Amino acid sequence: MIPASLKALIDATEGQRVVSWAGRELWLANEAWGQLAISLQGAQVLHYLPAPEDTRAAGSHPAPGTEQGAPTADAASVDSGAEDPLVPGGWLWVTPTPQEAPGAIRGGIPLCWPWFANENTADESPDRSGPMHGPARKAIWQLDAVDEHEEGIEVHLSLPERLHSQLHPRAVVQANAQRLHVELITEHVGDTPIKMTAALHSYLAVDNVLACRVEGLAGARYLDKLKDFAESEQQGELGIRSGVDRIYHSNAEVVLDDGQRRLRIARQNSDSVVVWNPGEQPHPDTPQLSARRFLCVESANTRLDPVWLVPGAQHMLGTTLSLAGE
Ligand SMILES: O=P(O)(O)OC[C@H]1O[C@H](O)[C@H](O)[C@@H](O)[C@@H]1O
Repeated sequence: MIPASLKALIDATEGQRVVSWAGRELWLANEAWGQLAISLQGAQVLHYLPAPEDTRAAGSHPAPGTEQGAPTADAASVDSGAEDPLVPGGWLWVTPTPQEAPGAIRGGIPLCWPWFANENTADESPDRSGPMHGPARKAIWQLDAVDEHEEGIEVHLSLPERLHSQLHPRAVVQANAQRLHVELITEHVGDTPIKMTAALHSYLAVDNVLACRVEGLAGARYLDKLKDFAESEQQGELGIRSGVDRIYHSNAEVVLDDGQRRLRIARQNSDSVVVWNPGEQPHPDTPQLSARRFLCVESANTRLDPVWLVPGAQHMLGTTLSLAGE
């Protein structure tokens, strides 16, 4: 589910190009393997849609407005209140009403760095009052390289600006007709050990969040942020029936089933899975109905599994999305 204006830009792309959308520069690809959109603000993947097999074989680009393998929801019914309605398309969700730049874009896969939420042990400000989820999601990243392979693409991004005196991030995005893989790599270039947290805050598009099931977390311990971080154990599989904000202590692969699609979410070097949807309290940049169309399932390092980085070391936090059963 992405805004119609963004979908139109991607569908009208042949090959790769840079465009302007919602006051940000986006790098777009529309190729035989599928579609990918990355905002240079935040190095944030906003869209991924693998091409269906018939168009893949022909090496063709989808015609503008053509739907590829997305849920069958009726576009007109999705968010009739918004001027820029959400339309089905792709595995990720993006708000139809993003904040003005340089506000963070709600949607896609924001990079929370070098801390998750307000777990800001790596914040260098005297009172550790840095922004929620760290400064990287608002910063302008640069595109360092786009490597094309026969079966897909690999995009490398880095931060020209120093956001931390000792830690330096870069991002790698790989996409092909089967999967989307994102890596957030942190290099320690200083001389004192630092404790950091981070997240790949994936907003996954779903048909109706209140009918979703997340498989793979049965028996896992979790902190419930809606109950002042009370600790519990997940009984059976997780069904979403209202707003949710939990940090699960688990390294298991999970499957998000929304009744239309079963998405496998694998994580690398992450022992925290954050599951979040605002329920009846959506944010000002998210119309109520639109908020029903995503569930965040985040590959994270949180207070449950913070990363201690020593000088010279590097840490890679990753996530891989693919269809379960393929
Ligand atoms: O509104 P944001 O700063 O993007 O944060 C959105 C959400 O991110 C995470 O999932 C946290 O667990 C939530 O507590 C938070 O509300």
